[in-house]
Amino acid sequence: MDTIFAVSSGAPPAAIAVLRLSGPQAFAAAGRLAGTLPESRRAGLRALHDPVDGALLDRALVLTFPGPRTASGEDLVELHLHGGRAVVRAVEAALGAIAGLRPAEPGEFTRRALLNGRLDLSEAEGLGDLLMAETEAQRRMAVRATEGEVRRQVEAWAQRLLAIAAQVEAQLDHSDEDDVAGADSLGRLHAAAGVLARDIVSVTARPPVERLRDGLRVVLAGPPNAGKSTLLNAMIERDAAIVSPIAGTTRDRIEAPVVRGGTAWLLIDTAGLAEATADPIEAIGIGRARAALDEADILLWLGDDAPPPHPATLWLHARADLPGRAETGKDLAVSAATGAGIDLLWARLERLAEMLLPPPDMVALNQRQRALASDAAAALSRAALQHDLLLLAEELRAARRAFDAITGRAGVEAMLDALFSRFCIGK
Ligand SMILES: Nc1nc2c(c(=O)[nH]1)N(C=O)[C@@H](CNc1ccc(C(=O)N[C@@H](CCC(=O)O)C(=O)O)cc1)CN2
Ligand SMILES: Nc1nc2c(ncn2[C@@H]2O[C@H](COP(=O)(O)OP(=O)(O)OP(=O)(O)O)[C@@H](O)[C@H]2O)c(=O)[nH]1
Ligand SMILES: [Mg+2]
Repeated sequence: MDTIFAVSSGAPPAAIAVLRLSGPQAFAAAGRLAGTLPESRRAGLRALHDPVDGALLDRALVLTFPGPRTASGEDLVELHLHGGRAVVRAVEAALGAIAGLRPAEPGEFTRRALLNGRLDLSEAEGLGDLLMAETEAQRRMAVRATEGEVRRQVEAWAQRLLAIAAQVEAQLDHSDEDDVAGADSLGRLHAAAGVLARDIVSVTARPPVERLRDGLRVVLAGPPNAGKSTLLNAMIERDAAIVSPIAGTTRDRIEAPVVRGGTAWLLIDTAGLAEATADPIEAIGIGRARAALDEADILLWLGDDAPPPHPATLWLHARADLPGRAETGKDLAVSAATGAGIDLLWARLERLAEMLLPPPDMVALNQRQRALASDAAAALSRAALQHDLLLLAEELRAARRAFDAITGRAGVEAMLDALFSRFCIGK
């Protein structure tokens, strides 16, 4: 196993740069630069010298953390350097010249932590989200994942699955030659599998954490010249999109990320949905606008005709300062010209966000975890209808594999292996 090193504290220049080394040679390599190392988990000030020519590189705080109880699960050293670019570069060069040491790949410290069982995959995913978190809501959700909230939820499901599998085992023990269970006990098995499937679906039905992470996608759409781009600019209080009286001004979709009310939003302006156009570029834009409609979490519809079907639409009476257009059936009047209705629009969006974002105090899954949990629920639903015990057991096994994939854990099939080891070959 290589020993890896990298600056963990962000791009220099900075006041201090924390360079971490992880791996079997971490202590020896740090010793080559620092001489005697401080007592474990205690900071010590050391002159760092180039092992090749003895030149002084920096005077730094050095910490050593003996594995496996470290962030990476390996021997780990931290050099708290002066954060100048050349200082960091010189120390990295000195480390890179030591055989068996190399710069770390992105995420490699965490990858090793995962490998060493210091955290599971859902916690590592949470850590990734935590590093990217920009809003309070994102930080809160991510920190709970890093603390094992998703792992514990999956473990609880896996425990219940295990109990069902144990009942299958008991049934197999009692049914002598054939695999047919008693009707009562089979009914109980089916009920337990069905209840577990429904409990899983109640969690997978919640909005995915990506909505929180990437921002709620609010698409502004409608016919040409409806005032979409002007409204976008008014909502974010800057001129992100070109505005003009010419119909068909916007062609590309324009994405404007904005944080508002503690929520991350991605506002998307689109080309006006003209009935027909002779302009091939506008036609491409219209195609993109239609694609954006499919991805919208919320649709802001600026047409006078009824909006296209979408689960969350606000139908806006845009350019409300201009007289002569009917307002019937619309949700809200706004005018980018006077500013009327813009705050109200944001308030309506924030209320919709409460329904579309994962609830702040319940476990929420990301799309990868959701897909796997849905696989598990589907397998359990099939199990709940299965009368052949061996096929039922096979569905339970599939559910178990899905749970294991969520947490990234392997080789936990001991119980199921024991179960199936008694089966006839060829069954
Ligand atoms: N300087 C520095 N700050 C940092 C980190 C780091 O690696 N270095 N972290 C990097 O992610 C985070 C803290 N994560 C850590 C996770 C585990 C251990 C650790 O040594 N755990 C041992 C002992 C805990 C203890 O002292 O009681 C253990 O869990 O057994 C250290 C840091 C954030 N701040
Ligand atoms: N009076 C008034 N004029 C507006 C308002 N909003 C937009 N306009 C005008 O309406 C025209 C079209 O506005 P845009 O924002 O470019 O319309 P759009 O829907 O983005 O148009 P396309 O990109 O061509 O589809 C421009 O001349 C704007 O100045 C408004 O609230 N009040
Ligand atoms: Mg436009």
